[in-house]
Amino acid sequence: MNERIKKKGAVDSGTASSLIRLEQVGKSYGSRKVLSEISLSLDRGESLILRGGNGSGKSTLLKIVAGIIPASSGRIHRSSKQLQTGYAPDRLPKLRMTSEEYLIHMGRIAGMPTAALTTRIEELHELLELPAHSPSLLIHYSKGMLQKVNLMQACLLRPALLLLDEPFSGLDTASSEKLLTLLHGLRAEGTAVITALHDPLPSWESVSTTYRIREGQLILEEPNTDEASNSGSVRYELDGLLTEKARERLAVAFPRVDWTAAGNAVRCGIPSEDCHAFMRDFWQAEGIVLSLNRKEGEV
Ligand SMILES: Nc1ncnc2c1ncn2[C@@H]1O[C@H](COP(=O)(O)OP(=O)(O)OP(=O)(O)O)[C@@H](O)[C@H]1O
Repeated sequence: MNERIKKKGAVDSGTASSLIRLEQVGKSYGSRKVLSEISLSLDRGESLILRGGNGSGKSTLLKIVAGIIPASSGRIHRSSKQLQTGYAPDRLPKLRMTSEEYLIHMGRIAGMPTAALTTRIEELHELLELPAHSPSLLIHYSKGMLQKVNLMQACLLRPALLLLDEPFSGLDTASSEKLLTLLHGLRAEGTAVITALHDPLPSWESVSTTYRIREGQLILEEPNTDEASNSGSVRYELDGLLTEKARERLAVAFPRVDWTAAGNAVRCGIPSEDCHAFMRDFWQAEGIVLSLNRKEGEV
């Protein structure tokens, strides 16, 4: 196993209580080796980001973890044979069904009781701002609308393990924020999440461990390494909701953060080097992020 991987808690031999644990997993398509000796473990509520260039093997790894394709070598241990797993592939095929029909179908396959399924479908449509009872067929949906249905099917069960392949692809800014809220909520409830991502996503990175797949190996990425050298000119501006007590505690812990507060609403100017730790503590204090923006050249 790669030495850099051994240093980090989430990617090692894991523990017997891990939700899922991969040991020296490899994958070849014919004679082409795509992944080799991938070892990782994930516990409840943990989040892991997979990065890597096109064709590096991110989707392949997600499919192996989801149990959709077999590994060519190594072992996979799941905490239970019935581990509830939600998986959103990089794109949903366009089907001759409405979103409601499709989700009812998926929920029934997963064994969800009708009443719970109906409520959950309504809830997810509302959250991601799609009409729940639209008569339009999925073949007529736009890319972003289809992606929302894809995400909904993965989140139907409130899975213990959620696997998302480029989940933000095709979503507009408002929908991306809704999805982030959904992900943070699921994570807080104990769902472990693995996301394959291309674009930077500071508020999700702040609560995640990031790995890059390079030449078939999983390499740990240190947080904010790209910004370390020019962090003096990068800040994040967060608008959110936080109790006064939590704000007082965070203000002491992060003296370099600028605060503007009105009741529970806060605006925080966060130096880049504090962002990772600040966001972690903000979420732990059950703060709600309304927006988070990167600001350059504003110290
Ligand atoms: N079913 C398959 N049969 C043969 N080769 C495959 C198959 N699926 C994927 N590959 C190959 O495996 C490699 C990894 O593909 P994968 O889709 O996992 O990459 P990725 O990192 O998700 O890429 P992208 O960022 O472009 O989505 C690629 O070279 C791809 O062509």
